[in-house]
Amino acid sequence: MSTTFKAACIQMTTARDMAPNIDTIASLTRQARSAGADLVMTPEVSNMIEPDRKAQLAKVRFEGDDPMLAAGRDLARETGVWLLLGSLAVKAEGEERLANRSFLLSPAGEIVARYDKIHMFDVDLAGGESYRESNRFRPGEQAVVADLPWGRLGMTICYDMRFAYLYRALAHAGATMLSVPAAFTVPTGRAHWHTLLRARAIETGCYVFAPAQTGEHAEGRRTYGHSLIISPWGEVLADAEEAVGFVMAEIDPAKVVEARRMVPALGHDRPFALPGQPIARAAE
Ligand SMILES: O=C(O)CNC(=O)[C@H](CS)NC(=O)CCC(=O)C(=O)O
Repeated sequence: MSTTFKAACIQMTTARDMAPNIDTIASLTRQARSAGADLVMTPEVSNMIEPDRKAQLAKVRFEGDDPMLAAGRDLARETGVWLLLGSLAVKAEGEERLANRSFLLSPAGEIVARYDKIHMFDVDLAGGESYRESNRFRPGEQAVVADLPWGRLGMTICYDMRFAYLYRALAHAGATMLSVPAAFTVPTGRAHWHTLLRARAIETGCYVFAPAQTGEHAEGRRTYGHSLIISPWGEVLADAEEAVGFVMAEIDPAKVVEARRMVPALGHDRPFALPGQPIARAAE
């Protein structure tokens, strides 16, 4: 009854200037489409990873002027593919800080959904790596689901994956697939990446698509790679390891129904009280 389709995750090493990054997504999207992909997804901040704040502010555009968004719309139309630009760093109206924004593009090249990353990576890692994402980016406040021909996509970005209740809320809002484009650090990737993403798939009974940045970027910043496609039962269907390229898997919406029938936990939310507090309803 349900139709299967092919989803591809592009894995890339985004450079500080946009032009080579556009070439990379164009070439890999065409390759993935030729290999049969119906939905192609790119990592977080596909358009630029620019460590220098001033340099980044000089390069970023409002979305209407962003060259990668324009190229992505042409590419979706040219190849007839659904294209998720996992995120672009873009200027935000009426704000000094940027938006870390995911765009879902239809095969007609239309922008059908946008999502601004909600959770900001403000973290000091043991190895001396330090990030203050909220200095540059304004956090979003709106959760987003978007309808694809094969089901409903819950759109998230990277560090969001650590906030399980967001994913549960998206699943309760009808999501059957979750996108988690990322630019993960190497130490946190080694320790947490596969486990967290498999957990999000298992607890929601959703497919998880996680296209990732990989390798060494400007000024020695390194990202973990391992773009993943995970089934609603928690099986890793594809892992891109560390190479630039893409991975692809066949997606069967019936597997969502099957996983949720085996373990119907998504329908078993219960209200509860914390000590000394009134009873609260976590989800409907
Ligand atoms: O900086 C940019 O240009 C765009 N933003 C990112 O790359 C963000 C913030 S630094 N990276 C993450 O959220 C990694 C999360 C992570 O690694 C974890 O949760 O362990």
